Amino acid sequence: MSAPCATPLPGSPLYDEAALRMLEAAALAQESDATGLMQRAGQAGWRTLLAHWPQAQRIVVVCGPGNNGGDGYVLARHAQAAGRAVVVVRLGTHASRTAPAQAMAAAFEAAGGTVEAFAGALPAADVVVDALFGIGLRQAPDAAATALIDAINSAGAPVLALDVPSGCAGDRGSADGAAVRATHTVQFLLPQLGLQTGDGPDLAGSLSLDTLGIDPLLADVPPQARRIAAADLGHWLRPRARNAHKGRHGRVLCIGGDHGTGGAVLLAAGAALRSGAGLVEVATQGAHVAPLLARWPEAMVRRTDSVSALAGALEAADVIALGPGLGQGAWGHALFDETVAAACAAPTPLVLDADALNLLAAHPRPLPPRTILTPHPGEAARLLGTTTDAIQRDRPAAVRELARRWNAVVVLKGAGSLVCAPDALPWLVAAGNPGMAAGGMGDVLTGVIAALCAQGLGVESAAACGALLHAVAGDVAASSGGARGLSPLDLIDALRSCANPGAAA
Ligand SMILES: NC(=O)C1=CN([C@@H]2O[C@H](COP(=O)(O)OP(=O)(O)OC[C@H]3O[C@@H](n4cnc5c(N)ncnc54)[C@H](OP(=O)(O)O)[C@@H]3O)[C@@H](O)[C@H]2O)[C@@H](O)CC1
Ligand SMILES: Nc1ncnc2c1ncn2[C@@H]1O[C@H](COP(=O)(O)OP(=O)(O)O)[C@@H](O)[C@H]1O
Ligand SMILES: [K+]
Repeated sequence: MSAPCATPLPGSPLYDEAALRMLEAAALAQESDATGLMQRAGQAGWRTLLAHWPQAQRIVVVCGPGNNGGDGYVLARHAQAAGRAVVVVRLGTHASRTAPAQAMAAAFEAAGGTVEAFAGALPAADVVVDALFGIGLRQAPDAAATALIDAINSAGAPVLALDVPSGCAGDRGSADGAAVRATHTVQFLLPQLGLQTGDGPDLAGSLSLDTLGIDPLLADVPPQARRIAAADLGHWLRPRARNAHKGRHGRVLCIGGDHGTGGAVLLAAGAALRSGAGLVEVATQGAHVAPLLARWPEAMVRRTDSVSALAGALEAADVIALGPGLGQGAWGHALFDETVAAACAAPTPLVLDADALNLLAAHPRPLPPRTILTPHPGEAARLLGTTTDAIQRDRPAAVRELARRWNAVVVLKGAGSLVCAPDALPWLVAAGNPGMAAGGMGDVLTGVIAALCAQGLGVESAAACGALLHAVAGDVAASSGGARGLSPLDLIDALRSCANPGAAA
């Protein structure tokens, strides 16, 4: 694989609440009118509503007590001026609290607008606008706000959320209590990381962004992550040299497949082959040698009933993938000890997945300098000594902490996978689909990442590009036939076309 382009970095930046507040303060300092930004936010919301639901006649705008509610009053005023039947429903327990929001509420009422305190049910609507809470939500919504969120979610109409779906933490991708499930969310000022990982995508629906005209101020705002999508694959996956030979594309050693889980290492090996590894060797239980060779005759398969049979293979490998189907029995444990020690001594890039991660959590030790960990949230919880819920509550913080704690590149899998090297900016993988929530998909990812390491990518690039390539292949595979019933083998079939971006089909 040729070296990736030096500049610019692939993808686009995503931000957290601190960045938004910083930009908001800088933008407000430039405004002569304290309601200027809010006016533009409400207008942007109205334009978005018109673009998605041009025929909507009955519009219910649910306004909260802060500036997010202020945006809602502006939208309501524009909708009413356009001749739509508009009702603002506000939290009965809270009137508008900020001066700009009070001004916008007064302007709506002065224009003849109807404002009702929530009394248990929303009026019938063609579209409900969620302007209850934005980035100012501090803890789980209280009982009154929860009842209103429940009413929005059961209104039976599409929901347009302003800035964030109320209740969802825009930089974490989770909700501590009730949260709106929007059809579409129009973000203001900056795109937020949390709407693209964990529960964020389910709560936000489709996404758009309006920067409210503050683009010149963006350069000074530090991002929280970089978002990579299918179009970014070409940054790493360059065409091969015409003079290429297999020795240049590396030798992957896949270790795993205890009795009963031989398919896992078979999938990892197939994925490595279809992602362009020069040579793939598999070390597995003797019972799995024949089926593996029947499926992938191009692989070299080593009968490894005991750890001594690994001799030679560890030294010959350019990258080692350890874990698919490994188990945590005596066999798996012995292979784990031997392989990690060999990778430390060489040092050889090491990809650890599945039971290799569980063994690592149970028997912690220093890792080789070029190690990639690929935990799903459950494995991540074991590696940090916490719960799966705690990982999912703040995936961006979890992936940074995993990378720091284990001094390794980490792929935190799941919707909106995050990839992070120690003390580096995380990558957000904007691809993948729920069809990939099926056994064996992680084994495929292990093989993909190992193959990219073998072809010369550094560990951070191999992990980021590998997680992206895997997710894009999942999307391509799901595009014919749908997500439900997707098999890891479908994904392996799709890898080759995705691993050659720009090549003629
Ligand atoms: N600043 C600007 O110029 C611009 C800002 N913009 C918009 O403002 C949004 C941010 O506005 P914000 O900071 O006012 O916070 P917001 O999300 O409306 O919520 C705070 C309110 O909710 C209340 N509350 C909090 N937690 C609660 C709970 N658990 N249960 C119940 N209530 C709770 C809280 O109450 P308090 O804490 O005061 O008691 C407070 O009243 C941002 O997302 C964007 O849409 C755009 O117009 C662009 C210009
Ligand atoms: N809802 C989803 N959206 C996007 N990707 C998903 C989703 N669910 C699972 N995946 C991806 O599928 C793979 C599943 O890996 P893992 O849980 O380790 O499966 P297994 O251990 O069965 O191989 C990961 O790469 C993960 O990111
Ligand atoms: K909102």
